[in-house]
Amino acid sequence: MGYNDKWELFSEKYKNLCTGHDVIPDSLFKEYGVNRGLRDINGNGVLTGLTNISRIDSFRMENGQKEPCDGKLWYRGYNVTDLVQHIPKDSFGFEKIAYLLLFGELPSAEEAKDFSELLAAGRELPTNFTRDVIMKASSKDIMNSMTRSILTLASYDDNLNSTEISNVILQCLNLISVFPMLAVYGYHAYNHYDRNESMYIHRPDPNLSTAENLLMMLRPDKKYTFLEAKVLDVALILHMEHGGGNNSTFTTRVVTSSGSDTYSAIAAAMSSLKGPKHGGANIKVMEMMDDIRNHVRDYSDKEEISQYLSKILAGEAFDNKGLIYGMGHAVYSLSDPRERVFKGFVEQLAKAKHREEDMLLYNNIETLAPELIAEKRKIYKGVSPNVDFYSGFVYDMLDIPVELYTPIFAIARIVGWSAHRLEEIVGMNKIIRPAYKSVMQERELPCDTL
Ligand SMILES: CC(=O)SCCNC(=O)CCNC(=O)[C@H](O)C(C)(C)COP(=O)(O)OP(=O)(O)OC[C@H]1O[C@@H](n2cnc3c(N)ncnc32)[C@H](O)[C@@H]1OP(=O)(O)O
Ligand SMILES: O=C([O-])CC(=O)C(=O)O
Repeated sequence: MGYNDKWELFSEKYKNLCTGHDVIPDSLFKEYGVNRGLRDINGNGVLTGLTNISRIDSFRMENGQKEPCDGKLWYRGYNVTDLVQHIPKDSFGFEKIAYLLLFGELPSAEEAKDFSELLAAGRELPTNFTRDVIMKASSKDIMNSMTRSILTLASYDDNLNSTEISNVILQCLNLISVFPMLAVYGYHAYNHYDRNESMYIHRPDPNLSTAENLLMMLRPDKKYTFLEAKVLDVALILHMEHGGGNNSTFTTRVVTSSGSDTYSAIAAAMSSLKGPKHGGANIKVMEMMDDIRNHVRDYSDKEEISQYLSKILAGEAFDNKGLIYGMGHAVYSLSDPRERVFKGFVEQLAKAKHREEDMLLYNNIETLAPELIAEKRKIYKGVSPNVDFYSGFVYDMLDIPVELYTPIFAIARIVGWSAHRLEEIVGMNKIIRPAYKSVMQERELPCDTL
């Protein structure tokens, strides 16, 4: 028997021992009033902090009762839908909204110019970093490749462990600047070494916005249209921030509260974001849509689509997990405002790229899936498409490879993580340390067994 077979046999055998000891009956959660996933029976998160950075509305009070309502998202007091609509049609907003989230105020024209120039100047990696770090042990998993790069960048920082606010601002701005390079170059390395394709490394252009640089560095001919960059800019703005409780931001706050450094906090957040129930959902949506296309013949046949979605929900199709990806949210009830804003741009892009057939399929799933999920699951607050239902479709229309979908989320969300790291350091000064009720039984130590 080979070494690998032995490992497999061992893990198979011990799987049962693990599950035997690690399953805790539902009744004990009830008995001790423990909220699984830090959420109550209605899905509301346990209150664990206060924040000034953003707010999510998903319910409103009506005659003393909490009623589900259309979702609203606020960045530093401004409605995100308004922010997106007020960005001049001929320019980009990511940099200005990053300034708003980090420092709490919208920048003046001069501050916005200075800030964009600062980010542009920061788009530089240490000498030979691309060759010595990014290209070594390339991976299809660009989130992992980026995380490795982030942790390696720490070795180049003489002030690594200082949590002095000005130092943390510097570290965060530097990471925000280089994230697009870590992602795109990580993809090029994978594309070359693992897929045998040509490799090209384009340097960022200081005169371009984050969204434009991303597309320019990704494409062999460096070309993109204004509409493509504009839609990507909107996608970035919509993914930048989502309160303190989302899994990756909470991770940032937990790691920050222990006094750890910026690179470690951001690397931990990356590890959280890639999960398929969080930022990794955008990849899952695309894989699921490909699977649906392979099994549904007529995209206008609601009955046929419904039947296949029911199979996915029953765990009998796609990845057998029983989830329709891109649907549902821990906080939103009737709608996710980001999905609504995004949809307008998606429709424009689908027309420009002649993808109306696909748009029809998305539209039908968007209506059918919430009804089916509500029928099959215990949903207390309603279920609706989330921001990532359309993001993969948009990135596909922009010819962005699927491996970069979650990294694009990270390129945006690092701004929110940074704002929360700063808020945690400035205002909290207390290590986050919740309690676990132990249900372990004490045992007599048998003689002569150790
Ligand atoms: C940027 C983002 O992170 S947005 C979220 C991206 N994630 C996805 O799209 C993955 C698919 N969606 C999901 O897995 C979930 O909706 C989550 C993880 C986002 C939220 O989950 P929860 O907070 O548990 O949602 P909620 O309390 O409304 O769920 C109630 C029940 O409906 C189920 N449910 C919720 N969404 C879905 C879905 N899309 N497909 C199938 N079942 C679902 C839940 O699993 C839960 O069932 P359970 O009690 O048997 O476990
Ligand atoms: O808030 C959440 O739990 C998930 C989410 O939508 C986000 O992080 O953008």
